[in-house]
Amino acid sequence: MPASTIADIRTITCSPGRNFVTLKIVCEDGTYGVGDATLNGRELAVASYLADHVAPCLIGRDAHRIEDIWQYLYRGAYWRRGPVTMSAIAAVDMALWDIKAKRAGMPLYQLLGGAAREGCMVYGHANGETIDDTIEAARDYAAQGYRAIRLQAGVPGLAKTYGVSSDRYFYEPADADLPSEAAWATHKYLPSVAPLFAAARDALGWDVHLLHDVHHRLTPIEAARLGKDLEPFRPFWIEDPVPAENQQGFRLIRQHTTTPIAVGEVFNSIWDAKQLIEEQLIDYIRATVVHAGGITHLRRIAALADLYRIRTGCHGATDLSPVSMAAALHFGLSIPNFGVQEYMRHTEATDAVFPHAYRFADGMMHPGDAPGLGVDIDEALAETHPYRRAYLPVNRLEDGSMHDW
Ligand SMILES: O=C(O)[C@@H](O)[C@@H](O)[C@H](O)[C@H](O)CO
Ligand SMILES: [Mg+2]
Repeated sequence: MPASTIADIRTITCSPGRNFVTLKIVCEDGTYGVGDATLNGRELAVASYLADHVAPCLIGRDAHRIEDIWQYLYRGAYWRRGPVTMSAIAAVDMALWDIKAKRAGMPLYQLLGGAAREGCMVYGHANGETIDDTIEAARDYAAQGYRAIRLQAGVPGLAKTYGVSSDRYFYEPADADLPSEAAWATHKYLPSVAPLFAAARDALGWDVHLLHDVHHRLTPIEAARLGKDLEPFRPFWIEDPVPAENQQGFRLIRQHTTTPIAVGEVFNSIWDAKQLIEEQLIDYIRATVVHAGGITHLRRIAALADLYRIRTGCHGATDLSPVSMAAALHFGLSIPNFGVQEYMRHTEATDAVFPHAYRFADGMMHPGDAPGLGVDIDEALAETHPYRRAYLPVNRLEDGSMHDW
């Protein structure tokens, strides 16, 4: 039996401060690869999809046949796309690329065509209850050498809002074993953003990229209003201005504002973004290796985007494990149209479970030159952190109707 034959597939669910699902594929000769399969709030669905429906199909297959296995899992399930299916396929894909690069004795980015840049510019998350608190956090990130900083502040009149953490560096929104509920009021939020950016430009100047995550909470015309309000402050992007099921809705935003738009962290296939890209309705695509079918599929999305001068801005919150971060950096280093990589630092407990080679320096990250992805999972340590159910919050409007969080 060839050494690259898949002999064992393990799904490891652990919670070093937050839940992660990791796939480990082991070949006949003991070479193994790892893949991230974490879907925040629905982790066990992906773990079961992998253990119960994918693993039995892959034992005995050749780990080198990445594209064939991708097509086999995508077409063979009959039921296509969706975050659970595509996160499972992504984990297999990441693990197989890890194995192939290890066997080749090179870091994955070399196998993907080599480095197209010295490093991947990353952005950090400055947040605070007030504008002053947020600007103080932003100064801290600038002092650390970040060239791009996301700004998220509390909204006067709202008790809680996305992106504002009780901790300067660590943010985990999945904060309860049943969804916590928060109140949302767009008319309170909209007037609060331009003053935040005005204060940031006053404090930080113009040689730093400033970003903001709207987190799906506006209508297209409200997003157009926000984009116009922020134009004087030149944001690097506003992210997820509206829910993106209706890709056509972005035409209305585009008609009113030149503020760049980033969308896609909830996308799981090229079909979610095809119209947005082909009509140039966005400027950055945020789909990730873990939720959009792995490196194999994300390269296709990036290649389509490149035809329209659209760059990547991949999601990188703490619910994407260090395995995803490593894969994202190999991907980002190798493609021509890299834009920026989100980087939310993981806790020390998480970093201990997932030892990795990637490093931050001078506002950029590099995946390192260890063979493969350059990340591993300490299974014994992972076992000491058992899964615990945690859900993302939900938003309701002040009249009680459900809204987007
Ligand atoms: O841009 C971002 O980082 C956010 O949209 C995420 O924090 C998102 O809320 C979480 O990944 C959801 O699990
Ligand atoms: Mg986001």
